[in-house]
Amino acid sequence: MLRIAVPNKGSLSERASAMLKEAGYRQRKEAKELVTVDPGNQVEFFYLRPRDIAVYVSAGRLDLGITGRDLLLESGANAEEVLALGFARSTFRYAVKPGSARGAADFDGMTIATSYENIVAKHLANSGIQATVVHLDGAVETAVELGVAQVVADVVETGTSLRNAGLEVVGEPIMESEAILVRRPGTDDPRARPFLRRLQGVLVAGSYVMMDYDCRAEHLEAAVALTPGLEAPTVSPLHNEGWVAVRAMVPAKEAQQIMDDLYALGARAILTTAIHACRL
Ligand SMILES: Nc1ncnc2c1ncn2[C@@H]1O[C@H](COP(=O)(O)OP(=O)(O)OP(=O)(O)O)[C@@H](O)[C@H]1O
Ligand SMILES: O=P(O)(O)OC[C@H]1O[C@H](OP(=O)(O)OP(=O)(O)O)[C@H](O)[C@@H]1O
Ligand SMILES: [Mg+2]
Repeated sequence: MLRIAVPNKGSLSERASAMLKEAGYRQRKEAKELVTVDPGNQVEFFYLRPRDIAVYVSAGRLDLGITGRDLLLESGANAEEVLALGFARSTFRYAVKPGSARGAADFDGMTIATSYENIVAKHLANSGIQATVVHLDGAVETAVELGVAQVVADVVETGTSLRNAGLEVVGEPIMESEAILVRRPGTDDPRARPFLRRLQGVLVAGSYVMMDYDCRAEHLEAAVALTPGLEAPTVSPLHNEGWVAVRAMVPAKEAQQIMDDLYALGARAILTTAIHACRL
């Protein structure tokens, strides 16, 4: 049976389980369950702390795991990213009281509070900066107000937590993160392939829509240039002489603009429909 680690709490947990459900896997019914077996799909899900997941996977105890790219780097575990999952996107950044530093180059001699001390230590070493790193478990933004540090290094999504703490980001982002699927480097277990294809299917279903329209045959090439599809669009004759029906997948974000452009070309009956699931 394939053994997969899923975050048991925090920002990754709900979205990870929702994605797995969408991919047709059984998920735990209540938050206290530590393990769930999905016998139909021959998969066993282990609910673990997101920070520990790369460690379990690198130790070979579990085949795959969902974690954050930043957590993988922080763990130092020997695991590799197989697939970016597109949720829990964030940047990892330094922040200070406005005016107290312009960037990492000013941090010499300062104290930096963070829950990601390995990422910060590495970044400081690479930048040749001598600063002290203090580990805090969470709510690190408050460390400056309470005098534990002059700088924080933390996950930033909307920036609300920093604003509420009266801090501003300085310097370039240290890294960009999102939820990822990890495995032991170089392993390509055939039992894991259907799982990977299902998750890829969920990602594609969420980011593409199906577009159908009718257009005059003489406009077909221009219309196909707007909707090339993933391989090529399906073109079928219409009962009306000189007209064709076209069907292609298009990126959901661009759908409205493409519909306007097709309309301007003379296409009509332009429809988009959601894709519920797919295998490419
Ligand atoms: N506000 C956020 N937006 C997007 N991703 C986030 C956010 N906060 C944390 N993350 C991501 O979640 C992962 C950290 O998960 P973890 O459960 O350890 O911490 P958490 O979400 O802060 O939860 P908790 O504070 O309950 O420990 C990291 O990959 C991090 O980038
Ligand atoms: O930029 P924002 O949208 O405000 O999101 C970023 C905040 O979210 C997370 O905190 P969380 O709520 O998990 O609390 P924590 O600091 O205790 O981990 C993270 O650690 C930041 O503090
Ligand atoms: Mg947190």
